[in-house]
Amino acid sequence: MQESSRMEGTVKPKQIESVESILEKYIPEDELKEVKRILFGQNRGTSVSVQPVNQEATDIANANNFQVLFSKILAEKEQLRQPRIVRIGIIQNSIGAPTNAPIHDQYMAIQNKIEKMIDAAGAMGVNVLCLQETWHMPFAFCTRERYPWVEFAQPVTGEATQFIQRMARKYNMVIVSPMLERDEVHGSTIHNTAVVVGNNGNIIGKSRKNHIPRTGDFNESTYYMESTLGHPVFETVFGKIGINICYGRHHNLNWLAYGLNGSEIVFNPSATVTGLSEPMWGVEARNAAMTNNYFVGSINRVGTEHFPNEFTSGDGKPAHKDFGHFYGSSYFSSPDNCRSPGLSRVQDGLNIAEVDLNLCQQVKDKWNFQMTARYEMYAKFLTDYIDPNYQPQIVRDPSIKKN
Ligand SMILES: NC(=O)NCCC(=O)O
Repeated sequence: MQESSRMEGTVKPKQIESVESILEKYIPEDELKEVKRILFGQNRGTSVSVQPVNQEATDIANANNFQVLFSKILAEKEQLRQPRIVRIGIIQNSIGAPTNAPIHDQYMAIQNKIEKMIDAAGAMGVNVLCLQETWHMPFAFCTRERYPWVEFAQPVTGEATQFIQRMARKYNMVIVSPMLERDEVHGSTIHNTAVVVGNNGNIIGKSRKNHIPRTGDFNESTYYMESTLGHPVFETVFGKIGINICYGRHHNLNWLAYGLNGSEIVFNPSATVTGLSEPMWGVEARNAAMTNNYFVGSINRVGTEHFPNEFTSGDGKPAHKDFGHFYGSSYFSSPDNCRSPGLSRVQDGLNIAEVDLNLCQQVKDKWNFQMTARYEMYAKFLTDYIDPNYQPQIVRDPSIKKN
């Protein structure tokens, strides 16, 4: 019988560590190889496996209780181009202090743990790193309360970015910092933003969340509006980067636009919970990586966040004080349709993939999706469709009786 714990009258299943750990525990080795090939794909004929993590990063991780994974996804050698090897890192973290602690204490508790994780990334020679969605705060938007949560918002040049700039300089690392932004120039409005900090500690620019969820406890439209910044792709010394923030991963045209603007790596910093999206988590980003021929780093926060006041989901069910479990499982998808091992569902972690960016073009040349895409046909379709008088193109079987 499954182990479970009884909480407030409901039986909650024990959280499993990861799908991979269950497969590895129960499937015999020879069959496991085939299962992994089919489920996770292969890079140049072999499954993407975990590589050794160096001593320095291991020591930092052990001392601070987080996981580090490292894997490699490489490309074929070309005659005219040198390999473009880049180490990409993604970080998932739980909050560091209770949600009723003073705001700045909560912020510092998270910053302190992130600092150690970036130190480990630095020790592993990570070139490009992305943190989770609004990494510097609990994901309090479920409450629909304004205060104290909006006090976590900071200008792009605020304390969180200054910390990231210091770390970027220290490790010669490009760091993407998804944060709750207060735009002081435009009426002190709040935005769900990702700031891109260059390897010299310079702010290259910012991107904002294009699609705001209106589902379950994700009531973020109370706090901020959809981005009007388009689909910027940031050209850095370590490749071209786009950021598709969380719920944007359910929108194929969003992924497409980051691809058409030339992304080689798209990060999907997220906050999502078990009951809502877990079966989709391993599918959507991989599909985007395959069809748009870029690498995707999918990042989800981890743990359960409890809030002081009860809130409802507007579905007739009892009010509650937490969202449910943020299941972590951050991983990389590759343009050649394989994926990396994922981080734990229950622990903070740093996932690193060493990739050859040449793979993006090599897969484009193999599959020719860009050549066969028929963009003009779909541009016309969408133009027609958004006309209020649009008639859907349905050919009805005349033998179907009315009613
Ligand atoms: N943060 C956010 O957009 N969450 C929405 C939930 C989901 O898309 O799985």
